[in-house]
Amino acid sequence: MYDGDIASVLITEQQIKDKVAELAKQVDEDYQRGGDLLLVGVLKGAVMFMTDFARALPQPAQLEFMAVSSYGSSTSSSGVVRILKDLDRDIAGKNVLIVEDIIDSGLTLSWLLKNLRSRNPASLEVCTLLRKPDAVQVDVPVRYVGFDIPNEFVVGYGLDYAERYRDLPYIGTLDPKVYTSGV
Ligand SMILES: O=P(O)(O)OC[C@H]1O[C@H](OP(=O)(O)OP(=O)(O)O)[C@H](O)[C@@H]1O
Ligand code: HPA
Ligand SMILES: [Mg+2]
Repeated sequence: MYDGDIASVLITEQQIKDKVAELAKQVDEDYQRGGDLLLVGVLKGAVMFMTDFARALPQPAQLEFMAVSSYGSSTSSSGVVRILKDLDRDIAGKNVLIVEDIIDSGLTLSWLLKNLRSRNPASLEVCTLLRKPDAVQVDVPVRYVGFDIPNEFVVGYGLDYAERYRDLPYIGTLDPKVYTSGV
C-alpha cells in the first residue's frame, strides 16, 4: 500500500494497539465513579483511534463526533479553526473526554477546549494518541498522551496528507518526493 511513499515507520501497528489498551485502562480507572462518559472524537483524524479506543475501554461510553479543520491540504496549521460538523447533542453535565489523533501546534485543541467548556460539561479532559513538541508550549491541559513524537509530519492511522494515507494501519513519515510531486 502506498509503495515508496513512506520513508519510515515511526510507530508500528502493534505499538499502537498496546498503547490504546494502556490508555483505555487508565481512563477506565479514572472514571470509575463518574458515570456518563461521553467521548468526543475529532474528525477525521481521530476516527481510527476513537473506534479502537472505545472498543478497548471496559466501561460503557457514548460516542459523539465533531469535525473541525485547520490544515486543509497543507502540512502546517492555518490557525483558523472551522467547525465542519458540530456535536449532535447537549454535553451539559456530562463527563466529556476529547479523543484526538494528534496535538501539533495545539491550536485546534485550545480552540476546541474553549468551545466545549462554554457548553458546561461536568468535566472536560483530553486523550491524544500523539503529541509534538510545540504543543507543550501552548498552555493546553492534556491528561492522556499516547506518544510524544518528534517534530516531523506524520501520516497513517487516521492522519492524512492531502486526504491520503489515513487508511495505513501504522504511523510513518513521508518520503519528501510526495510533497513535491503534487499528487
Ligand atoms: O495541534 P494542531 O496544530 O492544531 O493540529 C492538530 C489537528 O490537526 C489535524 O486535523 P486537520 O485540521 O488536519 O483535520 P483532519 O483531522 O480532518 O485531518 C489533527 O487531526 C488535529 O485535529
Ligand atoms: O503531523 C501531522 N500529520 C497529519 N496531520 C497533522 N495535523 C497536525 N499535525 C499533523
Ligand atoms: Mg488533516
